[in-house]
Amino acid sequence: MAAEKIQTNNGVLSVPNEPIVPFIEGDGTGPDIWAAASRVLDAAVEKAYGGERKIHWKEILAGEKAYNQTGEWLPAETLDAVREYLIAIKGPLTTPIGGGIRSLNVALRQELDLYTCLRPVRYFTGVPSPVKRPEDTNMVIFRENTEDIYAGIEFKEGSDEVKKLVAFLQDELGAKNIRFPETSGIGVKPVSKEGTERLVRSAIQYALDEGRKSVTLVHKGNIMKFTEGAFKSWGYDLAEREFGDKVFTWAEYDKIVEASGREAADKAQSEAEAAGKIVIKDSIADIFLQQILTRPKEFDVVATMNLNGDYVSDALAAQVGGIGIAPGANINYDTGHAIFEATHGTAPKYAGLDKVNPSSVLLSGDLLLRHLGWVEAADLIMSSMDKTIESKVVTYDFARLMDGATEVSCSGFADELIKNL
Ligand SMILES: NC(=O)C1=CN([C@@H]2O[C@H](COP(=O)(O)OP(=O)(O)OC[C@H]3O[C@@H](n4cnc5c(N)ncnc54)[C@H](OP(=O)(O)O)[C@@H]3O)[C@@H](O)[C@H]2O)C=CC1
Ligand SMILES: O=C(O)CCC(=O)C(=O)O
Ligand SMILES: [Mg+2]
Repeated sequence: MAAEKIQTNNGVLSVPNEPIVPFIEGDGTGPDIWAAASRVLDAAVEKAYGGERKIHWKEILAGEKAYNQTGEWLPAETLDAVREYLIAIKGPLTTPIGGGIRSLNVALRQELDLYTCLRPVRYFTGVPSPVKRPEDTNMVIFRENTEDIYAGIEFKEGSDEVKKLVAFLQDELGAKNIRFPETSGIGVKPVSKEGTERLVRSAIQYALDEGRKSVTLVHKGNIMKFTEGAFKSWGYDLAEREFGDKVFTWAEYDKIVEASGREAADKAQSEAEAAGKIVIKDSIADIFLQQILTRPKEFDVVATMNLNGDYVSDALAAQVGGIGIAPGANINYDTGHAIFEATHGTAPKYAGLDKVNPSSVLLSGDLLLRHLGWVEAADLIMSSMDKTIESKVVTYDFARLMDGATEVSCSGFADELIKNL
């Protein structure tokens, strides 16, 4: 059978038995983790389908490898390939701090309009964790992926752009009470109704499809009223308008409190929950970061803006054993385009040492397989992860926190996973 493209028909993926899936190897530890993870993915597909199905990996370039080979960090052919083949997977790409190129990871999300960054956070039994009951953390982050201060609209201290912006803010927009020393750099934070609605819609739809109990809108809307505050209001409005009979929102709860008191509102929420409705609630970002540690069971699907989502992703990953085991996917649910990638970065100090944990990129591959509907292969990976971790054969990140563990290399961990498939 020949390798074929994945296509989409009226929003439904059409996946051949031998799909072509582009991959970006990534910088730093990228080559190590991709080599290990792709071997496990191939072995799981082979075992699940006995040779009937097979992924044809097609390398596309980005980052240092692209620059060395083509003189460009993100060649147009790479973007075209993802447009053409729909689904891709990538390793991490380096972004220099304080200067140099802007993030290629962010550029990929923006260029392909991959507006949802989906990051599931779940615990594998036996993984060392800094919290007492890591199994209580089971959340899925929906991070808006194209807007916010993270989009990169920034102007450097001392530049003409900053001088013009400050003059505009002071003279035309009345921003008189704020310090603007000459040394100010300025960033701009766009958050739109459309951007919020498509992200929140995807989070609620996911919660419905996956039988989740709640969606929490995480924001700092008390301080940033027209960006983060608007995110909250637009999110509630969308939930009530598009999912009215399937959800119960805290905005509705507040209205019932006003009309009939708290007892009536509590009763309405209990009845909605008993009827299987999804509760749409919100939390201010600072207290949210405390409560995911102290009351993790109260949170399920989490929808938030780009920067909050970035911070929350790494914080939640720590609760279930760290960034070595944190997968993700960047998805446009309207066009069907998706790039799967780990939450972590290039971990440069470990580059080329065959040392780090390949699980984040492997579990991103697990998400990819589920996205294709290849659930049997994905389930094999999950059971092998459980078995391997239970046997305490792990990479350095877990071994340093586990009593009686056998530390193996990145590739050694892949060997062990393949053995346990
Ligand atoms: N999507 C992407 O491509 C991303 C790219 N980046 C980029 O990566 C670069 C480095 O960023 P940095 O802030 O250091 O964050 P990293 O996530 O790369 O690494 C931070 C630390 O996390 C741990 N870690 C990372 N990956 C693994 C793994 N696979 N297994 C086990 N532990 C792991 C290591 O901890 P320890 O030291 O404790 O062993 C490592 O030192 C930057 O250029 C950044 O911009 C960052 C995030 C995402
Ligand atoms: O693009 C980068 O370098 C960092 C991205 C990041 O931290 C993330 O998406 O979680
Ligand atoms: Mg991050």
